[in-house]
Amino acid sequence: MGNKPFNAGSGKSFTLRVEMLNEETNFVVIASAICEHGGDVVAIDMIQTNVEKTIRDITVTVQDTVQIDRISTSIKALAGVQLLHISDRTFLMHLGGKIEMKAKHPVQNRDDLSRVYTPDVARVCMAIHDDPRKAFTLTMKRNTVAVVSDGTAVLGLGDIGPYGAMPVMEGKAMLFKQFGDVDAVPICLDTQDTEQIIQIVKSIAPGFGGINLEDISSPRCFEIEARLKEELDIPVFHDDQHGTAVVLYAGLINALKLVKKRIEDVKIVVNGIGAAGVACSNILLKAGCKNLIGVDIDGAIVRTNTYEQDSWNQFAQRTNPNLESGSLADVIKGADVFIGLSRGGLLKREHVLTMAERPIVFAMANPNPEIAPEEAVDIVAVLATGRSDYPNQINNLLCFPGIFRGALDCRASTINEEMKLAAAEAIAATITDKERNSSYIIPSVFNPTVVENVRKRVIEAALETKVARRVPREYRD
Ligand SMILES: NC(=O)c1ccc[n+]([C@@H]2O[C@H](COP(=O)([O-])OP(=O)(O)OC[C@H]3O[C@@H](n4cnc5c(N)ncnc54)[C@H](O)[C@@H]3O)[C@@H](O)[C@H]2O)c1
Ligand SMILES: O=C(O)C[C@H](O)C(=O)O
Ligand SMILES: [Mg+2]
Repeated sequence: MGNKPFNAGSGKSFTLRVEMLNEETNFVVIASAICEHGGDVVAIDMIQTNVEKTIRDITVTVQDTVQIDRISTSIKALAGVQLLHISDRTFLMHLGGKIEMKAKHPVQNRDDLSRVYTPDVARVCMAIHDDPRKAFTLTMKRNTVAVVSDGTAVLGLGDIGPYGAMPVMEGKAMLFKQFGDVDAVPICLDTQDTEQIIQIVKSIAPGFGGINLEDISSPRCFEIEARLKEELDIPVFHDDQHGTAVVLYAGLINALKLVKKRIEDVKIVVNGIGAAGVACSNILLKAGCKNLIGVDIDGAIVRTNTYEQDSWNQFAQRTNPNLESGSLADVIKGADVFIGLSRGGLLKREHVLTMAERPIVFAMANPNPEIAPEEAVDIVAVLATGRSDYPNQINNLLCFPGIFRGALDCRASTINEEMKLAAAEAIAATITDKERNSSYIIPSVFNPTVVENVRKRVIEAALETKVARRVPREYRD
């Protein structure tokens, strides 16, 4: 990436409704006040005008919300100008929620009513009762996934509870639909009890073709997923673990090609051995990494210690062959790859300076990465974050729509390791040798071929491993 300018974040967008007395002031005065405090005017809409006054909506982007406070104070102080209100466009997009349910057929008369509802619906109910597999053809189960969270590990914000988690789960449902044409229902549970969560998900499963667990903190997420996988006959996929692992591995395949290093030879430090950290480490070990060191809140995880969290004891057995101990600052020395799945701001520029030559930094904590790209871009070979407003977005969005699309299309009973590896390879292969560069190691989520490539590879892997319960038409002889 060298010294090339790094594309800064896209900023936050606000719309200011401003009334101006035409005789006393003009638009240039307002535009200057905005620019002076670092705002960019991106749109101007005339709302109302007459000889006396003009009302305009001025849409402004800023990098930091402090700037909008300064802009508003400065506009309020101008003679002949009134700031009528400010709307935050992100909040506007959330008004009343982001998704809704839609009927597939209108119900216009008694005849329609008797078919979609009682009495005729009873025949459909009995057909399913006689053969439960028909739930896949005669109900929304075929195309519907539950996005289930308890709000305990929402992005990198931590335990913000089920109400706070809802905008993320609605967002996931929105993206499932847009990218994979999967109908997804956000379900936020007001309990953190492992057993209760398992029982609730089992109880709602009849209506769903898959369960996407989201933002459930570790170590509870491991047991919840393992038990549900065992006890349900539909795919159960903890997105923060496996979706992240799939996309991370895809990105690393391409980043390592760029720096001409092999996964077998590199030292990888993973910061944050929670849900995502464990799963990402597992996929990298499976892919051949021999020297992977995990770091969590008390420093490097090493098998000479015993941990309260059993997931860390198991992790320690598979990692850190040279028994390196100490803090992140200690073990990052000489590392070729840093993977952050912890919290914002934990990686410092001084740490990166001690890494091996041509280091790769994947700072994937959301919404704030372990290191701000601006702080490290000039000293790394490849830098990626989980965010959509920087290049190289390593985000599970590249995986979950396609992997579930494939799983639903072949009615898979589970999403197994082979299907995950196939998904990772499909994502990595979307970028050709010619296209690959330090700002392009992973395709955009808007790349129209990604979901289809992932879907196909996932179906093929499901058919090969015999977990598909339906052969999609395109695969029938
Ligand atoms: N980019 C992506 O696609 C993606 C996907 C999943 C998770 N994430 C991000 O990864 C982070 C972790 O998510 P998760 O679901 O695994 O949560 P989690 O709660 O299961 O794990 C977080 C881990 O970070 C550890 N941690 C906290 N402070 C630390 C510190 N100072 N040093 C080292 N470790 C520390 C915690 O102890 C915990 O083990 C979040 O920021 C989340 O947004 C990103
Ligand atoms: O939600 C995201 O953007 C990615 C991921 O699932 C996370 O928890 O951070
Ligand atoms: Mg998540």
